[in-house]
Amino acid sequence: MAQRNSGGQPAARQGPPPFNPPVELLSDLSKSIQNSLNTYQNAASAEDKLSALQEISATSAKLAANTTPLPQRFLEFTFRPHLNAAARIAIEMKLLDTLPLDGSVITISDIAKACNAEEEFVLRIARLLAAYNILVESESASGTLSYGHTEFSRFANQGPTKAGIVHNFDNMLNAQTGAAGYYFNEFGFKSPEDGKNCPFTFAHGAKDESAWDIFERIPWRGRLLQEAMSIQGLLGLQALVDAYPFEKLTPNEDGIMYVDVGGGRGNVEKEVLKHHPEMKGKIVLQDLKSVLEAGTVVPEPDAKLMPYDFFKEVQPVKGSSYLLKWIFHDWPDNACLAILENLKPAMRGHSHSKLLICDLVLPNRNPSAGFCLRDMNMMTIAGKERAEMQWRSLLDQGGFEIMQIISCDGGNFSVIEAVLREN
Ligand SMILES: C[S@@+](CC[C@H](N)C(=O)[O-])C[C@H]1O[C@@H](n2cnc3c(N)ncnc32)[C@H](O)[C@@H]1O
Repeated sequence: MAQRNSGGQPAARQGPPPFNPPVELLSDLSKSIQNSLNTYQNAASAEDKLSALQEISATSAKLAANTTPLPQRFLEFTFRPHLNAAARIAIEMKLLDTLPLDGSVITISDIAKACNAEEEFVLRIARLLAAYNILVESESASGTLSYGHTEFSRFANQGPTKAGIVHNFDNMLNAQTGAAGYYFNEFGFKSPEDGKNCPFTFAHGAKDESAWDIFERIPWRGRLLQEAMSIQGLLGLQALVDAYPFEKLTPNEDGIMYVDVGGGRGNVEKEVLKHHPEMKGKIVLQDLKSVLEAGTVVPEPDAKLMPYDFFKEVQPVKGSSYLLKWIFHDWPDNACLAILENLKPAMRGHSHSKLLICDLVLPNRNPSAGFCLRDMNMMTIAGKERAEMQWRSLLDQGGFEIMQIISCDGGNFSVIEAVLREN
């Protein structure tokens, strides 16, 4: 019988409830994993294989959640951000660089010597990474601990991935932890609607500045962001360039096939030109002056570099097609509409002119944990990841009609192709 307090209400239970996950539930989850495993084994296409693996991963996560005692789950959850801190430190001390690439292990003492670090410190970082299967740990007969790479740590130690970890930790999480508990309390529990008043700007104590103004004002932060953008080269950019026929776009009267608006250092152009060298000189790469001046990964004249601010100016290249990749997810709806307003005069009267938005298109139900995390990341700077309904409503409001949505790489990249409604 439930205990009652003096007011006759059930007393709040102290401590965790009994932990007895029902065998039927665990058995159903295991069967579901086995079924997906069979699908994976017999899958005819790479896409079917990927989708079966994603099922296995999602159901295994449910199984792990349902088999981890609640206090342990709570501790791992609440301290979990320290895993990211350990990875950030490992990058700073070049710990992963000391590990043999062939997967063999080296001792703590050898890692410490190579990193100019204290052995105990190395142990504390390395064992946490091993506890999360980022490194492997082995113990010799004499009890000496050694660590080695996993496939994941080798991936995480490539230049672009390291840059992604550093940018997400130093720029995004740094702001998020400085603001999450306070910003929404002050400005309301709602999606930020002003790029100049968001958790990122709040954490920086900024007045009348967007995150992008801060990235410009503090160049090392902006550099971290631009370096992190190169991660797309490892994350399926090639699949995007295979999936969308950039080479079939109709050029404008100056021969420009598309303009990459807010294209950063030109990572997309590098990939497009690798596949379609005949497009050299027929692409315009636009971004803020400071970004282009800091260096691009495509040289001029392979792409024409053109400083451009999509809030301040009407699009100067007329009658071409316009790629906006990872732009709209950086901004709230009203800012996206302002960007579209500045595009319209360039597209009006050019029926071949296409708007190509490359962003996530969230599934309406059960988006993956990774997609939800990416959305929270965007909330930091007043942006958001949008579901198809949200894209349709935003573009309709902006006067555009969606012609098709092409998704690739398990939904990591989508191209929304739209045209201007001429009325
Ligand atoms: C998330 S990054 C995406 C870069 C690139 N499109 C890509 O996918 O690799 C956003 C880009 O928008 C640019 N940007 C921000 N504000 C801008 C503005 N007002 N006008 C033009 N570009 C801007 C940034 O400099 C940055 O390169």
